Amino acid sequence: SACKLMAKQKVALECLSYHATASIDDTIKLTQDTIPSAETYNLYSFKFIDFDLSDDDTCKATIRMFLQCNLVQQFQIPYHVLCKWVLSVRKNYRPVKYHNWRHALNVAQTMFAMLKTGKMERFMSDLEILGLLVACLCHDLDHRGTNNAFQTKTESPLAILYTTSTMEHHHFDQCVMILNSDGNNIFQALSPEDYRSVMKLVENSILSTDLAMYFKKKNRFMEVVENGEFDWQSEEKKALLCGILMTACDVSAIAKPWEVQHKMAKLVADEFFDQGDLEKLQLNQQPMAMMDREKKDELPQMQVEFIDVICLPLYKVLCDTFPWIMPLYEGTLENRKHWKDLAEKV
Ligand SMILES: CCCOc1ccc(S(=O)(=O)N2CCN(C)CC2)cc1-c1nc(CC)cc(=O)[nH]1
Ligand SMILES: [Zn+2]
Repeated sequence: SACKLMAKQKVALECLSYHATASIDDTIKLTQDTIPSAETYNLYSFKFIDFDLSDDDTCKATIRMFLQCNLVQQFQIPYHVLCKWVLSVRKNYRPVKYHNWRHALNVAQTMFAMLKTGKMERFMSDLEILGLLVACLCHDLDHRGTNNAFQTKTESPLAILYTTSTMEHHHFDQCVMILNSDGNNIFQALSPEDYRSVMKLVENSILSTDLAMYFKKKNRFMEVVENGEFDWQSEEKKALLCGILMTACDVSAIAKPWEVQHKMAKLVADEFFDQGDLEKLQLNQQPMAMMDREKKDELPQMQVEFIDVICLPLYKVLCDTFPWIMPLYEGTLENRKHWKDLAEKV
């Protein structure tokens, strides 16, 4: 019967999420580990680098960010639940070249630095800070190294489920699946009202990392700034600000010290080229230039365009209102020079 089928599906889903979440052993180990200071991990800096962190360190750095924001105390998050949740989030990132767990950590650390060093926390409630860190850590969950267009072209199950912002809807789905898995609900002590509003903020923030939505959001943000409507506390404006901050963090590799940006851009390119190979082999289609490894010489010029079209306007409009995040604008400008030099050399 239908309800028997539903029950079977529910059991299957629970079994799946059991395997998808962290093991008891890993959780116990992390719960017993000492968590180094924020300074040890350089978490307050816009020049944070994850390369020399072990996988264990990446989890401890994440926990340190929650502790520094006093979120464990404020929202009565049982410590072992936080540990299990962090491990489950890490477990649900695939080992793709760029959109992996370390990208999520870097995005969350930039958000942490923007809130603390960038003084953005003064515009945010504690619940919004919790939601933003969770959204950053979960924003690319289960990424397959291919973009929305590829899901549509290959008629992947995800594209059938979601026709717009396909991957972003899936990332949010994965975030909810982890929270609903046994022992992973870091929001368990929240009031129903707080739970509803933090989940709404996490959903809006994850969905706003779809770069296709970026231009609309940026223009609306500029309008708000130009009209001097600075009451960032209204629901619509707060969602707009969080969305802009998410994109600013998502592309923040562009502002890192040159050696770091150059190495991360290579990871982005390698992931794009892998998709280009799939499009040639699986779809017998000519990929777009940025995904065609035959056109890798055009990469520096593409980075200059990425900086001019997306990154600089975004950081400029943010710095005009929030001057303390100027390091992101300056870092991007510095890297533009390096990419321009490489583009002229070819
Ligand atoms: C490094 C390999 C080339 O990388 C790029 C090439 C072109 C453009 S683009 O702005 O022209 N544009 C973006 C919107 N697409 C729909 C059309 C193409 C962006 C990047 C890029 N993206 C990211 C974000 C994942 C990080 C990064 O470092 N570089
Ligand atoms: Zn991302």
